Amino acid sequence: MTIRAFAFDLDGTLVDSIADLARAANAARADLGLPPLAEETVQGFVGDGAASLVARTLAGDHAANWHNTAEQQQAMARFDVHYKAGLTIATRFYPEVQETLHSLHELEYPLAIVTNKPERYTLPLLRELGISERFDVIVSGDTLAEKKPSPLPLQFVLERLSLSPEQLLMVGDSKNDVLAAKAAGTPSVLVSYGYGRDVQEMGADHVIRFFSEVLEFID
Ligand SMILES: O=C(O)COP(=O)(O)O
Ligand SMILES: [Mg+2]
Repeated sequence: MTIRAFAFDLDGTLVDSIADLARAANAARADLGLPPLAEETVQGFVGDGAASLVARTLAGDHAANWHNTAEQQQAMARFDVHYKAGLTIATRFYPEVQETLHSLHELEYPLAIVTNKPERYTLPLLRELGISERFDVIVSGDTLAEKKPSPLPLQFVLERLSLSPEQLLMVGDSKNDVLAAKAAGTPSVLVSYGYGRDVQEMGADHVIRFFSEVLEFID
């Protein structure tokens, strides 16, 4: 089946946002009297949305869950202030992303973003990077009732673009991207440069090393 549109994950796929996420996470920890975590540690906490990131950051533990405790709410409030103040201080597109999105746009492929990042960060971040207009549909972690690995965000994109699942290619960097694609019935590609570890083991249809390789999936 021919690919007619693309859905892209944001963090770890289109942009390297880890320096700004880690700075905000550590600033929130500092506000609560906690010592900083290594950037690499925070990187391992990204992928399940902001509430998970804050719960894990506060505990310094990937196994921590969001329970909406007073301390977690306080940490979220501090993270929110710090992250909103610097969404794009160090956040940059990965190599070849802008050129490739431009090429796909010129070829008139509809483009979507399906991210677990909440709207309050996703939308201003895309605006600050000057790329909001490139996307026909943007689904953030809190746009719908469920986020990845639920199929709901991809189903929403399929409906908006009037496509069947085989016509939409999900491009991401982590397990949630592959699980969401499989649940929605869309093919999936993982980039190997993002935040996911062991991407070869995640069950994607393809793994690519450079973003421009997505062009190989069109006719
Ligand atoms: O904010 C997150 O947890 C991850 O965002 P992503 O879905 O764009 O990788
Ligand atoms: Mg990602």
